[in-house]
Amino acid sequence: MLESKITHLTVCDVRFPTSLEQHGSDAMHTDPDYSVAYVVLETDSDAALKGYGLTFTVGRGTEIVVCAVKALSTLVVGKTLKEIIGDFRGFYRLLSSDGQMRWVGPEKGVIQLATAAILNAVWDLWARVEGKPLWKLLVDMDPAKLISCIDFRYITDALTEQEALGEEQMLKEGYPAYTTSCAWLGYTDQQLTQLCSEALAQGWTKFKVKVGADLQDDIRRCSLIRKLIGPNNTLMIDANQRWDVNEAITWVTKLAEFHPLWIEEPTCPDDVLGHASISKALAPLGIGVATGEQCHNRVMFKQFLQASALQFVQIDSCRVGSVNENLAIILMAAKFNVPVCPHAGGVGLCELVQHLILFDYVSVSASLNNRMCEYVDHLHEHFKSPTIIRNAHYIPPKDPGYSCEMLEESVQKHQYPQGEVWRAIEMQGNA
Ligand SMILES: C[C@H](O)[C@@H](O)[C@@H](O)[C@H](O)C(=O)O
Ligand SMILES: [Mg+2]
Repeated sequence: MLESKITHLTVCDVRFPTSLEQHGSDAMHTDPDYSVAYVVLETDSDAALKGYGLTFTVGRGTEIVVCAVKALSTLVVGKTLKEIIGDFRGFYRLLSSDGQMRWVGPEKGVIQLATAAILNAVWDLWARVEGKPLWKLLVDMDPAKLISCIDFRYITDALTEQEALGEEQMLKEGYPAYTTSCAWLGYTDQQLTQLCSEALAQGWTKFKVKVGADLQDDIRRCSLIRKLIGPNNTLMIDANQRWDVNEAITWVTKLAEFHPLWIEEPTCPDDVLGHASISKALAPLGIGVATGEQCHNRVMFKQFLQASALQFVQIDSCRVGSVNENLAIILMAAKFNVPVCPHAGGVGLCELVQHLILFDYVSVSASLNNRMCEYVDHLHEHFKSPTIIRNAHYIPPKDPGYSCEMLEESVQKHQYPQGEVWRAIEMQGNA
């Protein structure tokens, strides 16, 4: 089936009206409608083999990502899977460095999100052909083959191909998770209390709270949640880029009494040296800096690591160039001895990133020290193989592929603007 040729690429604009109930709200994204650009690769295989991929976006931005996927599709259609994986690094470069398309990146923003959606579908297709879940495909892969998927351009001063090969290791199961679903910024104290109590009863021990809009609110919310979870459970805070550098230091210092493990995205995600200053100032308080959900590419991660600007690497399955680029980031994090704690949630991000974090544990870090993967309990019901969480742990997926496939009915209903969910919302608006 490796000979199968990719005959069509379709991409849909799929949106969920999550902003109606403030799910996903934070200090900068006050009305997020969780959305995906959803890619399906069709092949000429007898078995009607397809690859499914996506990238996470928020509402109106999806339209632009869909256009970018269409613009890149000519580079994919007509290729066989064998050709692609025979030189995956070359194929990655073809997409990320196309002479005309790279101008609107390069390797960042909308074009990188589109690249991620397409490559996620290719990885899904490959894993399905092998009859394995993606994480298993990765951990079983010959290290040399794995390394041949990574584009080392711009990062050889931090990690070379030779070093990467030496960092392969071994196996385990059930990956610790933390929850963000209890404390979105737009939730009331009552909601927060109820959700947090329910989560504790389900066995959750690590909780993330949105902060950054109003200091008094943050103090009240953090104090409330710390009281609910007690002194021994873990608390993280997330400001979604709200502050300037000095403001971040002052603000977080005022929240230090609640003992957060990390402050996430304290300032502009591009400001490497700013994050380094924040890291330095907060280290004596025992608070680390976490970032990555809006980090453009491996080069940015390299600089964050080189500058000791983060203490937790938050890879994202849909922001950078898919598995290929995330392999580079995971290996660099290992070299710099910084734990990877992925960003997830959104639409499908938990489904996808669980494969990468299992790979990190089995084959790279072999450690759970200060390591955990985000879990957000929204929208899993739209996936064919949703994540399985047991006692606050991700249970390794078994179905072949990259867990990207959505239910056809969900895609139909939520297509924007013609799906029935959006037509109903429009009618209510007009009434
Ligand atoms: C708009 C989104 O919900 C973000 O707030 C979310 O990705 C968040 O930063 C997170 O860490 O989960
Ligand atoms: Mg975040």
